[in-house]
Amino acid sequence: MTYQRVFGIVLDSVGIGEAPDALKFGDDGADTLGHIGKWYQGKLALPNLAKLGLSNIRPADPIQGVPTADPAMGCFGKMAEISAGKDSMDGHWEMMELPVKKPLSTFPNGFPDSIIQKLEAFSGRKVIVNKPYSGTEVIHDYGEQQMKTGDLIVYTSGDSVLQIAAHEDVIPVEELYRTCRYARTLVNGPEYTVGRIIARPYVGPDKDHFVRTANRHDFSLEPTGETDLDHLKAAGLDVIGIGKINDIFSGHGITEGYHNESNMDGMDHVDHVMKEDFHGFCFVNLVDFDAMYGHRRNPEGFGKALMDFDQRLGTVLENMREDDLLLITADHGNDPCFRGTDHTREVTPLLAYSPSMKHPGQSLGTRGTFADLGATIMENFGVAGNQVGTSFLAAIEN
Ligand SMILES: O=P(O)(O)O[C@H]1O[C@H](CO)[C@@H](O)[C@H]1O
Ligand SMILES: [Mn+2]
Ligand SMILES: [Mn+2]
Repeated sequence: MTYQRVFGIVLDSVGIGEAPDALKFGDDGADTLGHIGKWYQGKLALPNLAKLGLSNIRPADPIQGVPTADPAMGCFGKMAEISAGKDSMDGHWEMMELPVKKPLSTFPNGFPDSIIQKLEAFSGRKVIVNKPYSGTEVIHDYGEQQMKTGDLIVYTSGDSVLQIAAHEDVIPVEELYRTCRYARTLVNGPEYTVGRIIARPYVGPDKDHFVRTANRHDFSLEPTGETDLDHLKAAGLDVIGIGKINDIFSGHGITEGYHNESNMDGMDHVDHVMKEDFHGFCFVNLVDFDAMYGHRRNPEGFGKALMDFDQRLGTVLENMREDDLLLITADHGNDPCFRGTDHTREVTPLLAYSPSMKHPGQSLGTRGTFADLGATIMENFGVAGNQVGTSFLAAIEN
């Protein structure tokens, strides 16, 4: 038998230990879940993830506070990434069997004059900052200046991103989006290929009270080929995107999309979609872990967000139908106890559960690529995918 509905939930940036190639990224020793567990000193309560087998993924070094389950209710494993980068786009595209082989452009010294001059000419505004910065710090340090001058705050990170922060009262959101769409056209290759242009609107009276709004919008590079989502859609299946999935794939291969205001809003969408009689794949991204806690190096907030998710996971488990399959994973790490403010190259957790799974409690091992997730989904639906990954459907069959 096969599964009628597959739910894939990506806990954005929830890595589970350094990747085999972490050293190449300067990320050896990174361990998002492990370090949050340590920080909480046994008080990280994740009962639902625990019973699916979260700590069974690393029985010799379980996540503190998360007991190994005996037996686990789900199948469990971890996945290593083959893409050149460690950002959301690489991670999600690879899951859908389109790994990013060529590194995208990064700008540790800021964007070249040629790009900045065109942005200034198009927008009629001056560009300030133009270097790697934390997004919350950049509005703290330059937001008041922007309120006076109307300049564009352009910044980047270790990822292939061009981000533009703008106070909503000074530069209207629509104007910011227009400027971002123009910036997108400047970096689609071949000279510079940037993964994402990100609009970062914020509000507030002064630097101690600025907050970023849910009007964040990512303008991604169009997928450079077909992904498994395209194949599923072409085969007539439903492909539902929740959260920034739609942005990450520029809408390609998606039949129905929901924008999330927060993780909890995302889980509301999951609850809603679970009541629908669809046939296909529901792909969910929960970004708060990454944007609000990982990049902010806030282990307390990160742990709290994990516990909040775990509660909502309880409802999902209760509502699952016999022929539903749930897959939980992540797109990269973002260890809140690690140096810097960038993502960390980590292996990601892989949990699979269905009420009708024949042989729960098995290890799925360490998968050589995130693409094994897509390959499994494709085999389940009997649709030919990109054939980059190796399906583990046989191990989780119903
Ligand atoms: O510091 P903020 O603006 O949150 O940006 C972070 O978020 C970007 C996209 O996820 C990352 O590349 C990192 O720069
Ligand atoms: Mn991400
Ligand atoms: Mn991020």
